[in-house]
Amino acid sequence: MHANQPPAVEINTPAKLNLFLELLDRRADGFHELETVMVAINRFDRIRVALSDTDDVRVECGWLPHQAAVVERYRGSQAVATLPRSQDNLVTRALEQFRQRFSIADGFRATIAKTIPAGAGMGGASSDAAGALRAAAQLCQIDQHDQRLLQLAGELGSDIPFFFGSPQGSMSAAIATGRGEQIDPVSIGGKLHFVVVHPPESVSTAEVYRRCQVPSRPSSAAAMLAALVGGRGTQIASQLLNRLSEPARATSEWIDRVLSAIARTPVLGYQVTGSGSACFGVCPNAAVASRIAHNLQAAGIGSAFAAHSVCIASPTRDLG
Ligand SMILES: C[C@](O)(CO)[C@H](O)COP(=O)(O)OP(=O)(O)OC[C@H]1O[C@@H](n2ccc(N)nc2=O)[C@H](O)[C@@H]1O
Ligand SMILES: Nc1ncnc2c1ncn2[C@@H]1O[C@H](COP(=O)(O)OP(=O)(O)OP(=O)(O)O)[C@@H](O)[C@H]1O
Repeated sequence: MHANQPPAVEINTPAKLNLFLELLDRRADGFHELETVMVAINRFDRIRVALSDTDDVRVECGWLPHQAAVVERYRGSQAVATLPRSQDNLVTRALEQFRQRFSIADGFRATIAKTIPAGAGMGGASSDAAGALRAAAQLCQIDQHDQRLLQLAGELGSDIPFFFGSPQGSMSAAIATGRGEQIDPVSIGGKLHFVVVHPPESVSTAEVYRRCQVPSRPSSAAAMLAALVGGRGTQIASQLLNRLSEPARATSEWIDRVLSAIARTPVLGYQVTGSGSACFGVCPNAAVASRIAHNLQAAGIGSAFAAHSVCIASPTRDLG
């Protein structure tokens, strides 16, 4: 470490796609019991967390140049979620709660360079918060998989525990139950390829859940889990399901435009991710994914990119 530089840790925080999402029940606290299969993909924010000798938390958050250009292009059209100021950032809340829960006297400074579209159903804020907690734990010599840390993560947001990965080693996909905070890693038979399209309108997760309906006979994720073990794109595509699709489509007209455009491409199957507004198609390989992304990008329905499944990696100690 350089002299006078406070210790710091950096981590690439991935986005997620929901391959399967079924609603099981509406709870008395307003949340929904669900069963969802999530996969981490190679679209990353980068977060750097440093200890500070002041007793507060400050977070800077900005788009990396490529995503800044996308946001700028659509500014003033519909609401593309603006990035929150320090005090409203989920990372600020996560680090403040971490200090309280673990009685940490030092403060934290965090910088987030974002590429994951906000309000897209890709878990950007959750992944940033998980990255912040994991980085803070490493800085304070607390085990990444300490139950108190995972408990805090689940309290802060339903999607956050997924982005901790597995204590048993590399994890790229998991089945999440409860309100999404109970995670069981699942095996996948090979790298999965996708095309992802994010329209120029963000969607509020709370609003989509307000409009959703719990089916009287929920579908099971078992067939999706079996398809993932097999690793064949066609089988995985045939098991896609998202019970939040309908309320998401009712919330943003852009979603139907995006789904229609993806339907005209040779994807194996497609759907909305999470509460939207981003949608994805399952592709047979990387070359097809990038050709379809190129064509969809030209269609004027938002930002399209190719992606593949990735393992959720450990934080790395920064030496400078
Ligand atoms: C749509 C998904 O992204 C799918 O992975 C998640 O279920 C949403 O997870 P999240 O963004 O971490 O959501 P939270 O921050 O916990 O909750 C946001 C809002 O979504 C609703 N919500 C969320 C999760 C859940 N199982 N049931 C709910 O009804 C609640 O109204 C809540 O106020
Ligand atoms: N670090 C952050 N990055 C992005 N958005 C943040 C962050 N912290 C708080 N927010 C707020 O959270 C809202 C939604 O964030 P996010 O991008 O995670 O949505 P999402 O992808 O729909 O999430 P999910 O799939 O978990 O429901 C945004 O409107 C934004 O104002």
